[in-house]
Amino acid sequence: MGTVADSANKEASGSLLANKKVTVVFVLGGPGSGKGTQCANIVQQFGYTHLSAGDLLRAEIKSGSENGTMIQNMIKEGKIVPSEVTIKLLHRAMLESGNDKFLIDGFPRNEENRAAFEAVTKIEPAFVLYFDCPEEEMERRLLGRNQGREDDNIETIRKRFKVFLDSSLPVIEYYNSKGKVHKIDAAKPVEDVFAATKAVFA
Ligand SMILES: Nc1ncnc2c1ncn2[C@@H]1O[C@H](COP(=O)(O)OP(=O)(O)O)[C@@H](O)[C@H]1O
Ligand SMILES: Nc1ccn([C@@H]2O[C@H](COP(=O)(O)OP(=O)(O)O)[C@@H](O)[C@H]2O)c(=O)n1
Ligand SMILES: [Mg+2]
Repeated sequence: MGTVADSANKEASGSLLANKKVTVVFVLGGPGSGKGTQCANIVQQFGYTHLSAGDLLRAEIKSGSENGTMIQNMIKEGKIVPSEVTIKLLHRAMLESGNDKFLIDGFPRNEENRAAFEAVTKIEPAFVLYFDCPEEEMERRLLGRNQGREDDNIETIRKRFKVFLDSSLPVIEYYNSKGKVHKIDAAKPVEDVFAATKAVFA
């Protein structure tokens, strides 16, 4: 880690993506707002590759990586894993996909995520989808999600809501100030949310 060769490799792979004219859409919204659900729908109709930062982090825990315990502890506490780790996973998944259109779900979740992704990949998102949903509805959905997730308990959910308000909303505001945010009412039924989402891509 940190050798000249490593940083040269990083540069090379970073420009590989940059040179490819990659399209990135960030899919943001609070925990339980329906990011994953809608991404699955978009992928089917618009040929994007869906990359969920949370799914990649959970896969990294399962793989027995040296960062696994740290990631697991942070997810349990609803905290945001250092960008270095998450960006490495995203970057690798982008290169491995062979695609040039990505829905990046649940990332960037804070200012550090945002700035580091831009610095490493040199990629600016084409636009940002923001699934806006009241907390009480998100809480209901998370408690009923039934995916066996260690962070879908009321104590961690409250922490995740606070992290969303304190750290993630400012990122959405940043992109909003650049005119890049499409805000979608995510409190409606899945089909209605998808109709509104589709309209953004069409
Ligand atoms: N529009 C919706 N109305 C009701 N339930 C929804 C809706 N969208 C998603 N869900 C459900 O809510 C839970 C959280 O959705 P998910 O897509 O995993 O959200 P996120 O990735 O934003 O946390 C899942 O159980 C999903 O089936
Ligand atoms: N960019 C990210 C995304 C997720 N995560 C971690 O992964 C957890 C679950 O993220 P997720 O996107 O799968 O959760 P949902 O919003 O889909 O419910 C977060 O609460 C963070 O602990 C992170 O650290 N950094
Ligand atoms: Mg999700």
